[in-house]
Amino acid sequence: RRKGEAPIESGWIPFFGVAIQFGADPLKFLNSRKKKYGSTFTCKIAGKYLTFITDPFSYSSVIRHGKSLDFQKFALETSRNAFGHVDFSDSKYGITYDEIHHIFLKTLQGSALGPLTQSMMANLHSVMLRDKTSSASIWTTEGLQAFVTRIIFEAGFLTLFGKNMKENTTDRLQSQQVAVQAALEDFKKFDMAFPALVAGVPISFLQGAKKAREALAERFLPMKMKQNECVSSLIEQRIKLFDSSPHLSEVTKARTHVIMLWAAQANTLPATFWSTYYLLRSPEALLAVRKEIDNMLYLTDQKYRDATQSISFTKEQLENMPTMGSVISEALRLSSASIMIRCATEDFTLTLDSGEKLAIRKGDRIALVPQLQHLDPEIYENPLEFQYDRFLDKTGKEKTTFYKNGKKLKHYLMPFGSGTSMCPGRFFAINEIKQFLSLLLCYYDIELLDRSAPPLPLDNSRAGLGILQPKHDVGIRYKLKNN
Ligand code: HEM
Repeated sequence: RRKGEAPIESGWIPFFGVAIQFGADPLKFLNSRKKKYGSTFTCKIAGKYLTFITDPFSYSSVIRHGKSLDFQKFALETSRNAFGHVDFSDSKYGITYDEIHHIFLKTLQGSALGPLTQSMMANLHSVMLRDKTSSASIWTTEGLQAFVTRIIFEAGFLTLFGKNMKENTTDRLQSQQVAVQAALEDFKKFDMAFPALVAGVPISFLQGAKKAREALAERFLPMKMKQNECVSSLIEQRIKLFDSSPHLSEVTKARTHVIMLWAAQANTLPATFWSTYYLLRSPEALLAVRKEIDNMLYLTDQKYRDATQSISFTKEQLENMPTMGSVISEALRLSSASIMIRCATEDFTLTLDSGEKLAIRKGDRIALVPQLQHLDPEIYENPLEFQYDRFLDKTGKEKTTFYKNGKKLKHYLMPFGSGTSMCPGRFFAINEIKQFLSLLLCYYDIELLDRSAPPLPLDNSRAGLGILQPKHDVGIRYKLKNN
């Protein structure tokens, strides 16, 4: 530790440092170090020195230093190890990160979001109502996580990568369902190994995950993708960009689609699960959300009585549903555990909100842990409690004013990160969850088997990587409404 640098804890195990204590319960570890050292401290974790900035008022200062604090280096290293792609930053490929990023913004936001949302709505309809004749009025019992995962994965998969329309309708729908559910099994195997891959374990040590990743890539080989129709503009434009590079093999191109599949699904699946779970547990939330959906149906002159009446909401209508938005924000607040890591590209001084100067060395890693704010009782009263209207103001609109020590916070909810690397799919993700909840409540009777059971615990094994999964699934029963 040099003059001006944060206090350092290196632990007593060579290389690993404090990785074991940190991994056992990251939040408990960080809160205890905050008490010991103050709001800024450095820990050695698995061979790397991470400086944690825990005062949310200092986040803006980190985000403002975009030039000296790079997120791409760490993200690219992680991504290469996990997805096995080439180093796109190598000039021989002729592809820049800016080009890739520009496609995200152009195809996932603004006017592109309308058609993407409509496509998701159509796919959700076809997946959720597929069994409408066979299972109408019969109660089915299943795990909620299994139910949400298979529906969102299939609808999201078809929305991004399109479908092969060559076969006749019945055969096509059936083989498509089988193929996508098989892809889901591979996705789950690969995703389970993700924490180890991010920690730097080579994929050759994780043979099951490697096989699953290659099986996913196999489905996305260019000759197979060419047969698909209704491919999203995001994937179409990425194909065009990667095709423009003369040095990329077919397999590498296919692997770029695995990256997008993972980015689009890995957080959306548990986020949709938690939103649905908390909604089903809370009678007040359910009542308020049903009222909001009924009101939107009335305003848009749509009626529904059963699964034979097709309902649909546009992007603008979904954006005008703040109660559902609040349920989703609250579910994200309780389940998000992402850590934002930035790598210093030069020596510089970071001025914290308190005025304190912090010396940063080239190569240092800075970490922001939004979960510390999400569960801070000074910001959110009874932070472990689900309150469906926490993100609604007195007029029923989205609430955006939160305080700590009487001072207004800019960064009070960050499940999608912040700054230039902020999730470009966030608007689409929120819409997907709203669409799912709307269709679920319109078309299904659904309930938790045991609503009075204590809240599900979080599985911390993915801490740092985004939305946590539940430790185990929870039983539901559901049936399609038939009158
Ligand atoms: C609730 C669901 C989602 C959550 C919580 C989430 C969260 C995140 C987070 C935390 C990051 C990293 C931000 C950072 O480092 O500052 C990220 C990046 C990203 N997300 Fe999402 N995401 C979700 C859904 C989606 C969806 C549906 C898509 C696309 C269809 C998507 C596409 C991406 C992409 C492409 C990146 C990388 C951006 C870049 O490197 O420039 N995400 N997401």
